Formats: sequence, C-alpha cells, structure tokens
Amino acid sequence: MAQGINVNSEIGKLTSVLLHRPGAEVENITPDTMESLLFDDIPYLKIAQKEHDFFAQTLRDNGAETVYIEDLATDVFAKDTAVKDEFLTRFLTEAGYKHGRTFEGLKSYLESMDTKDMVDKVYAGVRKNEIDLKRTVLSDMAGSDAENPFFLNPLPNAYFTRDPQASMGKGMTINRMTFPARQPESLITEYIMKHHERFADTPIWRDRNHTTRIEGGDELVLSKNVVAIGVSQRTSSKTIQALAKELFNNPLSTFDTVVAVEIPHNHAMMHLDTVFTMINYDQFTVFPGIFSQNGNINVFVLKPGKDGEVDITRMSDLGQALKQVLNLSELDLIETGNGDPIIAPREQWNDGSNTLAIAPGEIVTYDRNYVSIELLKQHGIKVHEILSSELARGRGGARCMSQPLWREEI
Ligand SMILES: NC(=[NH2+])NCCC[C@H](N)C(=O)O
Repeated sequence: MAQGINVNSEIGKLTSVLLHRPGAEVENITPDTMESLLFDDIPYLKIAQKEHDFFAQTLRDNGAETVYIEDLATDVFAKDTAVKDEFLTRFLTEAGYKHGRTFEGLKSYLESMDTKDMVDKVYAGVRKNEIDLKRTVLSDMAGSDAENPFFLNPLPNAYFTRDPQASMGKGMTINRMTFPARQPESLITEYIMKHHERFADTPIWRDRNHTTRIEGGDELVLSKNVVAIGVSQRTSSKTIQALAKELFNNPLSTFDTVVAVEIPHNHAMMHLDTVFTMINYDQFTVFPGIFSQNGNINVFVLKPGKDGEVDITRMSDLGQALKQVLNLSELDLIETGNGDPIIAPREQWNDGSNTLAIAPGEIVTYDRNYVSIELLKQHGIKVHEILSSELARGRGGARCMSQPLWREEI
C-alpha cells in the first residue's frame, strides 16, 4: 500500500487507483429521476457490476492496486465514532435536514447499522418507507417533496470516481460539484482525506467549501508542471484562476502552467475528458466536435505573474498550445471515430474519447468504440478493451471511473 498521492502525469505507469463498485444506488434510478441524477438510462446492475469487476481486474492484471472508496470510508468511520457522527450530521444537514424528527430518525437509522452497511446505504439512498418517523407533516403529503420516495437520494454517479476529487502532483482538489445529485460525493472524499492515515499530510489545493465549481473530469495532469482544465458545464473559469493561483504560490506544488480549454457546455461533453485525453508523451484523443468550423477553440495559458497574480495568454489553436506548454515539436491528435460525422459523435457519446492511460502509449477503453480503437492501434497505441453495455449508460468511460492515486514518473 502506497502512502499518499503521486500523480505527475496522465500517462505514467498506474500503480494505485481509486474505484467505486456500482451498488444498490444504481437500482434507485427511476424514469422520473433519471435526468436529475444525470443518467440517460437505467443500467442493469448485475451486468454493470460484472463489467466493473472486469475493468478492475484489467487494472490489477496490469500492475495497479485497486482501492475502493467505500472501503476507505468504512475504515474512517469504523475507527472513530466521533468522526462518523460528525460526518452523518454534515451529510444530513447538506441534504436539508438540520434538526428535528427527520434528522434524528435518519441519523439513528444510519448509526444503527454496521459501518460498511451504513456506507453502502449512504450511496444507495434511504427510502421513506424504510423508517417510520411517526410524524405528520405536510411535506410528506403534498408538493414535490411528497413525490420523492426518498429521504436521502441515491448517489448513482459514484462509480465515476474521477470527479469528486482530483489527484494533482502530491496533492488533491476536493471538489465543489455542480449538481445536487453529486454534491454529497465529495463530502465523503473530504472525510477520507482528513481522517484516513493513508493520506496524512496530503496537501489539499482547493477544498469543496466554495461556491464556484470544479469536477475531476475537467482536471488533467499533463506533466509535473502543466495541468489542463476544462471550462465546461461543470467547471467555472473563476475556479480555474483561483486554483492556478494556489498551484503557482503553494511551495508544495510543482505546477507553473495551467491550460484552460473551453468546451461546449452540454451533457454529452460535460467534462474535458469526454472529448480529450492524453495517451502518450505526444499523443492525445480528441473529439473534432469541440472545434469551430475553422478548427479553432478557446485556449488560455495561465502562468505565474507579478505579486502572486496570474498572467493569461489567449490562444485559439489547441495543438499549438500543447506543443508550447509541453515543449513538443510534433503532436499526434487522434480524432474520435476517425472524424466521421456519424461515427465520431456516436462513439464520443459512448466515451470513445475517454481513455485511461495505464502507461505511456497504453490505454484502457470501452470495447464498443471499435472505429476509434482501430485508429488508436494504427497510431501505435496498445489498447485494453473493457466491457461497456451497462456502464456506458451513465455517460462516463474508463477515465471517469478511475481516480489515480499513484503513477510512476515518466
Ligand atoms: N469524468 C467524467 N467524464 N465523468 C462522467 C460523469 C458522468 C455522470 N453521469 C455525470 O454527469 O456527472
């Protein structure tokens, strides 16, 4: 077991990675809640779990330790009941229950469980018919609250462990998530980072106690010095500038360049890593739909300025910007679906651009995107294909489902 975090690239050999095995939360999605829970369909859980186990096995077979976030949370809460108590109070408060009978009822219900069951329940959600609060309140009988069968909503996006936090160098960002459906996920991260001995002394570049948003799918570590961050549906430009300032001024950080890439703000491309991933020193996947007709895109290069401020240079050529910040003479941008107007958007929708590099030039990706896979192979990439019928319904691929904790240096 490696202590702490070490992620100085997107491509260094992956030796430890954080996952979450999809559980009962996925079966608590309904047609009515699908949209607010950020799903496009309801996955068949049994198959989703098989697919996820196959993914995890692929990572282990290739030398990575797989660490399950639900196990880390269980360690933390089982070890210290005061921490567990504080967590439950905050979790319930953030869910809208500050005190009173519902708060007390939910808290004692969760506390009565074995810690692992409690953690599973936090992910799964709590239905109103699970506990009898012996109360008569209007909100149980009328209005939108009455329509919701849950006291605590499920967290079905938790298997996308990439997003609630992001490893960056020796540290981490713990993210303020955009949508309520995902906000509780990073509270769990906060408790793990604060209380698990594995992460003692890990610097936190930015915590979740902000009103401006950022999600891990937008945070790419291109090198020891350079991070790329998407300006997206989920990550605001304000957050990027504030994070850049922190990274440039914190003595524990090695980063001196942040590249902000503005992408379309929509559900199909909610994060930068759904349209762009790094797969080798000088090779990237890219979805051509992010460029304007003339091939341009808004790219901003942030550098340390005077008096701890940030200097910003605007560019419009992604390739040019990448060459400049990474000191490359050549660059290979490999287009999802070979740039075909039908195949590219279809394969992007099913995360064909979303690859997880496990070593330079070696990636894990969904099997269904066979046109992109063939092209990647032609460009010399070694591809490990994983099963994808059910997992893909949540709109995330191999990179979204993994949070690297340790990568070897490149
Ligand atoms: N890193 C990623 N691209 N994650 C994908 C997350 C998908 C998830 N359904 C959401 O909308 O939040």
